[in-house]
Amino acid sequence: MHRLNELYRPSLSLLTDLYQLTMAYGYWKNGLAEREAVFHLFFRKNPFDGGYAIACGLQMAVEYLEQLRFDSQDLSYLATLTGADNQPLFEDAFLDYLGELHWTCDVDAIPEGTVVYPHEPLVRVQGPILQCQLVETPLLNLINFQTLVATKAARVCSAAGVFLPHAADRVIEFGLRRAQGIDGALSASRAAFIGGCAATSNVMAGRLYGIPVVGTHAHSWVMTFASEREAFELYADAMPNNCVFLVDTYDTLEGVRKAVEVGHRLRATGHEMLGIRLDSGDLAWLSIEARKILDEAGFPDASIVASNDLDERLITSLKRQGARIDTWGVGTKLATAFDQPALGGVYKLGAIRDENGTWQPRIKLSEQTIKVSNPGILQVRRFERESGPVSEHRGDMIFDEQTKWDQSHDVTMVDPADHHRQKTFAKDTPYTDLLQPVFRNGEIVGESPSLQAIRDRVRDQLSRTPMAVQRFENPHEYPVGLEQGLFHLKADMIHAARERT
Ligand SMILES: Nc1ncnc2c1ncn2[C@@H]1O[C@H](COP(=O)(O)OP(=O)(O)OP(=O)(O)O)[C@@H](O)[C@H]1O
Ligand SMILES: O=P(O)(O)OC[C@H]1O[C@H](OP(=O)(O)OP(=O)(O)O)[C@H](O)[C@@H]1O
Ligand SMILES: O=C(O)c1cccnc1
Repeated sequence: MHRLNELYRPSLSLLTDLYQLTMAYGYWKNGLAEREAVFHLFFRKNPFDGGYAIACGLQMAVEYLEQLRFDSQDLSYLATLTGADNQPLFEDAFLDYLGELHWTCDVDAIPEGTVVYPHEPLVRVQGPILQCQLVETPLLNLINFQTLVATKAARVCSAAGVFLPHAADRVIEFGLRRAQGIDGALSASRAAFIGGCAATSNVMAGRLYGIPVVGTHAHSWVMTFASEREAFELYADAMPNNCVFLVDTYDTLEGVRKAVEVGHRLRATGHEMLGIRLDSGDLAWLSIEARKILDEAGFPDASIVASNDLDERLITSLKRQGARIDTWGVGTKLATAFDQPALGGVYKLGAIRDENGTWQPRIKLSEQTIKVSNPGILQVRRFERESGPVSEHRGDMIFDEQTKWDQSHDVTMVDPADHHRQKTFAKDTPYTDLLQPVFRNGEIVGESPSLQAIRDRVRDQLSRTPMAVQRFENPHEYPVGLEQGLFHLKADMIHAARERT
């Protein structure tokens, strides 16, 4: 059973916009259902005014596509839908066709955990146009949100220094109570773990995805008892192996002293106090003072957890102020991607075969040149440069896999927003082609990576991404261009399309 289905119902096939089904019906009615097409899923702008994004959500998309079937309940529901004349929207023969339908497309995708940039196809779907079109909405639903949250998590974790060698800090995701509904929370926990968080407070996410779960206690626990001291003692008696005391219910530094007293008592029974949590007040000053109290009392290993509307900017500021926090509890701003609640990923037709079987590239025009989609069957080539122990990413070139340029020569890419900006890579520059096969004829190819492997990939990718691209303020724009031939094809197509209109 897939994890996605485990939460909901056996078939997720109705999880789409009705217009995908109206188009599917149109293709079927016109005998075009099986016409081969290629679509690309990409976004146009990095989230959070940042310089990069982290691809995320593919595994769920794979699970969704693999199970794509309309069961009898789905079909019965679709049979009830009517048009303006009160007649059924879909004729029975079409519903029979849907009942027989299963996924037969090829899918290539950039692996989860890869650093990605605007206009790069994260997912490419090739196959019968009816199927390609039907999955637009669920693919966007699954990939937009997780890519957004994984990016947010990577930013929060880099602010906390999680990706530094020998890092001691951890970020814990506390978002469930403020997340956008059940799946918003679960997807956010998964994406946050991929983006670098060490654990989640969401127990269901722990069970479904194998993410480590952690928990301290709330103010209500302290408020239940006559004194803070009694509250800590009873908690320690009940759970001697999980003692992180929330110290800010009354007077924070007094709370730390009470925690120390109970910590000594705990130690006498053979257990160690794990740490304290700060949840209000000046977190920089309080953490510095709390650290002194803990160290002087013989608890140098006790952790200082902080929470309270934290995000990457606040964490950066607290670090600059010398805060002695080592565990950052981040909820609302992470799980809701607070400062940008959606990634504007889109899914566009790149090419379609004509009656003779020849691929015809397609574009979608826009007033803004940068919004014009890229034609063809696209791949992304990431060029690298040796730089110390790792090779650094130097630039990404989007190209049409069908274009055969002379690979024994240097290759030039052109910035689609400004054709004067060009970059040439020598013919022997090392590169990786980012899109990798995921489905062939509807069958999964290769193994899906573990969540841990995806998480490791984020760390590795960020170590290869120029720091100037990763900074929060005015990040450097990472070079992404179109292979020269593709650039010219696109320019010609725009010209021809504008002539036609
Ligand atoms: N040293 C600091 N520098 C910058 N921001 C801080 C610092 N310490 C705390 N903050 C942040 O300031 C915001 C307000 O915190 P503060 O505890 O004053 O108010 P609060 O959230 O209303 O407290 P409470 O949780 O008791 O209601 C929070 O987002 C907190 O993380
Ligand atoms: O601040 P976040 O990043 O969302 O992290 C989760 C928050 O949830 C809890 O308190 P809650 O907000 O429920 O109550 P409080 O503000 O009164 O502490 C916890 O103490 C954190 O402050
Ligand atoms: O375990 C915690 O400290 C926790 C969990 C959820 C939200 N805030 C805090």
